[in-house]
Amino acid sequence: MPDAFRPFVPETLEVAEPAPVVEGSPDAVLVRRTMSAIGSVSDKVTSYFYALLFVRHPDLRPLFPPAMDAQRDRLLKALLTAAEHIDNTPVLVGYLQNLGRGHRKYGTRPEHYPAVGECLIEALAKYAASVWDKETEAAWVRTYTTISQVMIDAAAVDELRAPAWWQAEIVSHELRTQDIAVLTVRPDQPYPFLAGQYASLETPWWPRIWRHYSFASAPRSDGLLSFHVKAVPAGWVSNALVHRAQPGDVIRLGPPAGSMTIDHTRDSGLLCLGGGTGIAPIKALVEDVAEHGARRRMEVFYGARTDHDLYDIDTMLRLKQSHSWLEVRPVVDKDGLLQLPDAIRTFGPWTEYDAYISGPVGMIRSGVNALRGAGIPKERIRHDSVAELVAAG
Ligand SMILES: NC(=O)C1=CN([C@@H]2O[C@H](COP(=O)(O)OP(=O)(O)OC[C@H]3O[C@@H](n4cnc5c(N)ncnc54)[C@H](O)[C@@H]3O)[C@@H](O)[C@H]2O)C=CC1
Repeated sequence: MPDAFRPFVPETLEVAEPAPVVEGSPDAVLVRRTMSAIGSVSDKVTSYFYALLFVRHPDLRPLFPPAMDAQRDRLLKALLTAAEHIDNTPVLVGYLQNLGRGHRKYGTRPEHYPAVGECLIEALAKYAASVWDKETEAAWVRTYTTISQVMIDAAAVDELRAPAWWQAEIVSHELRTQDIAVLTVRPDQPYPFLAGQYASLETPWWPRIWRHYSFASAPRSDGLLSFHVKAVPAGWVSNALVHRAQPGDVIRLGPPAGSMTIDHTRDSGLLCLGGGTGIAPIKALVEDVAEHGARRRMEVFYGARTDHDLYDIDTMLRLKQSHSWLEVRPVVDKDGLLQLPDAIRTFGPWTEYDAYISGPVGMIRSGVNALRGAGIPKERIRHDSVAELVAAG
């Protein structure tokens, strides 16, 4: 469909904005009633679920990180979010297929799913006792069976065409500021992806802890991949990548994911907002447009707290010099009075543009508001899932 933006299927369902479904199938109603009942004790459900799982199935313990506190409830949260959206089939199927493919890198096998389902349902029965009955249990069994089957099938299809993970050797490590590094890695086998996507990444120093990083370049003929990493407080993986990693170290990569990609069948202008290291996928998108040879108007707003934090401005200005269709506007915060999304209001009109936003979660949220205020409809604004970014810390 050349003239329409392909429907945006988020990689992760937005927990903050559940589908506005009040009614639904009988199973969905029972599932949602359970979810409301556990609302205030969800931490207890999580602890009990993992305790059951690891006591009954100790062989599953090595699939999870040694320290479970940081992301212990990611699996459970994903399952519960999926269950809550069980009636929203098109979005749910895309989400679950991605989840199933993404779980291959943890070593998840089809036979693990019943074990997880049994502990999930037992934990729910305990903490939603006030609303739990035979029908509710049957609804959860059906819902979980549907969810797990989509994940298992997607993993099986993926197994035929791609490895569960890739090893990648760091070939260059460049410290751009005290806490931002640009890393280039060489995967051990071809790594197909699209500009604007991201990968999950595991370092040798924090086994089984995976974090998402956007590719900072479009696919290259030499097969190398690059990432921009900022060391954030208490960020184990990011600190290791910035302050410890060196050329020669080997990391692991999960499969590419994300739908912040360009539809090259369209010819509308592209408005891009990149905040901090969020400029990385925007740079990849610029390279992607350059390679496709189409002279689409592209306007990049690159935001940072200070001049010094515009760590990739030289690259962006070089790209601007080489491409007449590209405009790059650095936006430095003015004592908190002007932030990146505000800057687009001075320019425009933007109604005919497709928009891309990448950066801190607060910036994505206010960026979406600013873009919608500038007349760009929601379905033409792309960004990675806020829920996923929050989970990634
Ligand atoms: N695909 C994506 O969406 C990507 C997201 N990121 C995320 O981007 C973030 C980058 O962090 P830093 O470099 O420390 O960014 P930062 O905190 O230095 O902020 C960068 C820019 O965003 C603006 N900003 C920050 N919070 C805002 C808010 N609440 N409302 C409006 N504008 C706001 C700032 O004014 C600044 O211009 C990380 O959290 C990283 O996870 C990084 C790469 C890709």
